[in-house]
Amino acid sequence: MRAPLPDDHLPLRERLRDLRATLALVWQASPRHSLTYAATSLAGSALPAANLYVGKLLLDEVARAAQGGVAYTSLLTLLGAQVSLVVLGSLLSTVQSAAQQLLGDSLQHGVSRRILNKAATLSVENFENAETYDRLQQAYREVGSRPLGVATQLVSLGGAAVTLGSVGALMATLGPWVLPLVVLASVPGVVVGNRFGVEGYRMLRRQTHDARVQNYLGSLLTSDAHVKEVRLFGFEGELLRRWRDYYLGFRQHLVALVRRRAGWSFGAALLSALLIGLASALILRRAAAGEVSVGEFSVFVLGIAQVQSTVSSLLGGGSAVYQNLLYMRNLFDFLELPTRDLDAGEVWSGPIHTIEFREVGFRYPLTERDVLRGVSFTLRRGEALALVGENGAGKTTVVKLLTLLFVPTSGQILLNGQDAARFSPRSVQREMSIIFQDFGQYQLTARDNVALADAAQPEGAARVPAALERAGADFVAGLPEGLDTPLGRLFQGGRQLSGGQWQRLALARLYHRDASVLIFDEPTAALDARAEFDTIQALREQTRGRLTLLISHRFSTVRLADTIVVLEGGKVTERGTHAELMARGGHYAEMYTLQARGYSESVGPAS
Ligand SMILES: Nc1ncnc2c1ncn2[C@@H]1O[C@H](COP(=O)(O)OP(=O)(O)OP(=O)(O)O)[C@@H](O)[C@H]1O
Repeated sequence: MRAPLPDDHLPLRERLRDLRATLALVWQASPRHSLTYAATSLAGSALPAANLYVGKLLLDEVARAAQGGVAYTSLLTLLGAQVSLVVLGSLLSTVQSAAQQLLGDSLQHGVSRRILNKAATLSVENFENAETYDRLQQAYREVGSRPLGVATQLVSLGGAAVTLGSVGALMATLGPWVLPLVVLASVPGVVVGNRFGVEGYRMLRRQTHDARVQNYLGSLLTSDAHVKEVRLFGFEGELLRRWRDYYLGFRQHLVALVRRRAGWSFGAALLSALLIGLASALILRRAAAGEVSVGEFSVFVLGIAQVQSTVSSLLGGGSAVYQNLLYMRNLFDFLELPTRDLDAGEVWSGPIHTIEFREVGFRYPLTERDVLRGVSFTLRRGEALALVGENGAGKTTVVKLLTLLFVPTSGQILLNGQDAARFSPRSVQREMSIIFQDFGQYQLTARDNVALADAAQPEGAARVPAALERAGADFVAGLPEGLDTPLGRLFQGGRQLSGGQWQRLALARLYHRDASVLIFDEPTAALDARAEFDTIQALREQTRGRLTLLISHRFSTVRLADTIVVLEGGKVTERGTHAELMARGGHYAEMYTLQARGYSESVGPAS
């Protein structure tokens, strides 16, 4: 998807700070290549003036030779100087482009590593925030070009200043008005170019939102995830129509912009031609008076193109640095995001025997509503506690808090009677294993999909078959390369699994970690009846000596729990065993009866 463009209204001081930070990034990526690149670029920038000067000397000597009295060797010496300059130019540009390539590579690696390091330390909360997520995506996408762009354009600016200074000094010898006129002639084109560059950029900015919607519509037509529904409901035409409507809107703006730019560019070219014409007329008048040599005239003619391109890169380079800095701000915004140190706090060691939620409340960042209020319950070793409630009641949020991925907004979570906030989340999480509702389908081998749960102990990979057996994932043995079969469609040779098979692998991942707390968030959602039965049996086995939290919409699973806690609108409304809750005749009993009726009633086909 096309990324949102950055805001272009930041104070100059902050831009300069970003510029320093960008150059620091470039320098740290490779001091040697940064230096080589800058030195060869600057040295190369003095060559045009040197070329012009030697060319002028050569032409003047040839003109004098026409009148006799000039030795051939003196012409050859000048030719030698000119050839040497050409060779030096090629050498400098070869070294420069090699240094740029290697610097770009080191920079891309260095910045990508920073981004990934940062992403690895961001809390889950950050990923649930669309703005942070956008920033991460954009920072990662722009990493290859922007920092190097700033550095190379800055060096080019220095180089352009050197070229303009040296070529200008040569042209100044032709008269005081020549250089100002030629410089002035370069300005209109560059000003018009820049103005429309900025307008084009603003136009893209205004269209960002619509362009993302358009891309999204396109992705619905091209992604494998949606093709089945799109074909069945047959809404390809509608999607295409909406996609094209966005295009036509963009096109209208583009046409208006291109027309205006064409008009202004032509005007600028006309003005520039007039000014050059004036400078030429003035110099020709001196030539007519015999005051200008052939060599000097060549400096004027060749110098015009040189000065024009240099002025244009000076002015254009400045705005390119500026624009790249706008993108760099996105990267810095991302790198400056506050992180939660998962290792901060006392290290938890040993098994967890009890987890107590005491009056826990929670509100998602940047939202206005508490999704949990005064939630209290206790989970004990050897016990399975089931959380039930309708969609959006807050069950998954309880899991995020219990696993210390999020911090409660109010209340306390106690582990073995001690405040969980004292302990480093990572050390506590080592005692927990989980299958999430939206569990990962890792496009790696079957073995990796399970062993990742205990990646800190590579020798533990030998336990993978046992975990697979416990999860009933015997289909793995039938895969072409068994445990080493790559899974998923993303890479060549990958085997795609069914939803239920992926879920069994996720269950195996849960079993693979030797944890004292097991959390099952909808563990049977994608499983067939047989698999669900096996899983519930295994779950009962597993829960012995452990703490088990179970979330499920299937009451056949829920009823097996020792305690059932009913959540409604973020509050606990009922708790007890299945029998107690049924006897109470409250919300649980109502939900249970509703589901049981669905199974027992014989509902015949509609006639
Ligand atoms: N990242 C988030 N930012 C803001 N609100 C959120 C976020 N995630 C969930 N919510 C809101 O919090 C409430 C509880 O969501 P939660 O996912 O905990 O419900 P749930 O009981 O697990 O639902 P389900 O049965 O559908 O999985 C919902 O109203 C949801 O809209």
